[in-house]
Amino acid sequence: MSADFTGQVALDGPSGTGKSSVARAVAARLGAAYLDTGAMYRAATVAVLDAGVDPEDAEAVAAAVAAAAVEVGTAADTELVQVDGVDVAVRIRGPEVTRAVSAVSAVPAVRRRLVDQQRALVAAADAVVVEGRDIGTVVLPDATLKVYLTAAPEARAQRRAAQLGLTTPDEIAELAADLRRRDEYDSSRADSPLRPAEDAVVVDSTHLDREGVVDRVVELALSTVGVAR
Ligand SMILES: Nc1ncnc2c1ncn2[C@@H]1O[C@H](COP(=O)(O)OP(=O)(O)O)[C@@H](O)[C@H]1O
Ligand SMILES: Nc1ccn([C@H]2C[C@H](O)[C@@H](COP(=O)(O)OP(=O)(O)O)O2)c(=O)n1
Repeated sequence: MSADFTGQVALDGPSGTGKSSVARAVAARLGAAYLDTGAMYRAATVAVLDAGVDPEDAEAVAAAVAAAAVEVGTAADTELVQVDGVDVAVRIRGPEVTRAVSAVSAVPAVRRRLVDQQRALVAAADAVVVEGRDIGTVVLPDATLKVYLTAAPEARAQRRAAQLGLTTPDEIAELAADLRRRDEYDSSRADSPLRPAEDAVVVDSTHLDREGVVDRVVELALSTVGVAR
């Protein structure tokens, strides 16, 4: 049975490749915990915006995040995201947070704080699926399985547009431009840039449906059962 998996699945990749939906479903299939590290950077961004701080002012950003309690849940079937005890699960997906999150997540002090928290949450679970940008490269370099999810930029923009209910060509073009801007920002930052770990399995989801990707990652995870690392 799939509940035999123990260890960590690191799932990284750019926006709109299907990380969140795939990671949640894989965690459910494996009976594992689930950690959305992007939700933590988004919650930290809420703290920055609420403190009235410019997201490009690294020092002020670090201070605002240090002063806030960011909390996320690790259950695959519920979403708990709080800042100072307030539920921000809906707000973190809004455009204001999406615009500012790359700048906030580029600040090294913010990353150190959240990475410490991520490692503590992972250590508390026998089996866990963790999704983000630097899980295989920085957060969990010894993860049991590392998967790097990719997809063609057009497919990613279409998926995100459908998810947000955007339909006009202008809206879709704006969204595609935002994805490109965030890819560029996340891949070129000095601290923990987005890139595949050397030992990651690259899965291209352009021509796979969500279930196809989930099947592939579950199969890879189960192939590690009983294999010493
Ligand atoms: N393989 C796939 N094919 C088509 N749509 C997908 C696929 N994987 C995920 N999606 C859909 O694309 C959207 C973005 O997926 P999401 O998991 O939020 O991506 P990410 O976390 O990488 O940004 C969601 O609406 C999701 O249901
Ligand atoms: N481990 C991580 C996870 C996310 N980030 C940053 C980079 C991303 O632009 C933002 C938001 O991540 P999130 O996974 O929520 O973004 P998408 O849902 O893919 O659009 O956070 C990061 O720097 N490191």
